[in-house]
Amino acid sequence: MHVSETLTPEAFEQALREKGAYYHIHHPYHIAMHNGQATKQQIQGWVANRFYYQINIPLKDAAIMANCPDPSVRRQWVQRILDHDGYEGSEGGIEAWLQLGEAVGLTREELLSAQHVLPGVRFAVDAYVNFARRADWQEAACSSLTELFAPQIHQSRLESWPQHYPWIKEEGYFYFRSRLGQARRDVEHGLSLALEIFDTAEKQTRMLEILQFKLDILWAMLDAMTMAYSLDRAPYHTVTDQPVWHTTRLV
Ligand SMILES: O=C(O)c1cc(C(=O)O)c2c(n1)C(=O)C(=O)c1cc(C(=O)O)[nH]c1-2
Repeated sequence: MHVSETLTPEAFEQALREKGAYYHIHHPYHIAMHNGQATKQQIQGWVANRFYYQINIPLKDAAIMANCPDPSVRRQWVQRILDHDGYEGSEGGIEAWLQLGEAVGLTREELLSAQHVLPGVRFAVDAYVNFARRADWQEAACSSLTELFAPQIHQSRLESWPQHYPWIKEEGYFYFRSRLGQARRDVEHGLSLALEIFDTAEKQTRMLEILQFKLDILWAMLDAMTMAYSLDRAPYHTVTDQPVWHTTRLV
């Protein structure tokens, strides 16, 4: 989307919110999970692959902080790392996601080893971390704004999954529940930064493009999962049914 004249903060916020039309809540893989049409293998594949996103979020946030010279921003931003990594008295989102893994029948080792992480998912997530390392901190910070749309997606899982997938253990839902409040708080901070920083048509155009880049990452992750778990076309399927792809971080 090209912004030809500088938008008021209200109109710019509206333009950012309209990007919700491309959120991964509309991806067929996500719709199938929501409607109860996903197999156990598809749910497990999603949980195992999304774990790679979860463990990279704190690296991404640390990269933003490393590039940000403003202590007042860092003081607020550091909470995101603590939310995922945990701290004394709070286990954090990564641990909660490992519990989600166990609730859907995956061992902690399976998640931690990254053995199920598909190359396409890995490349998409790595692109997010690498963008945060290289971009201006303001641009990287605001790329988290897909979280504008996240409370709705977490809420929809809490409403639909227990009905459709009674085999998922209740402890698995803690992560989604905890993100409802955390994502709202992150968005409040991210949005106030975005409305302050992107104050020309050119900057606003670029910010909308960055938000689309982030939406593309989330969409591409589900495309990779669709190939592997819905269409039975995992990488190298014409050659072998073994998961021969690389499973360690190289970039
Ligand atoms: O489950 C989801 O659909 C979903 C989406 C997103 C997102 O929109 O990037 C995040 C999360 N969850 C999430 O749990 C999370 O901690 C998170 C952090 C960020 C970010 O960009 O900093 N996005 C998201």
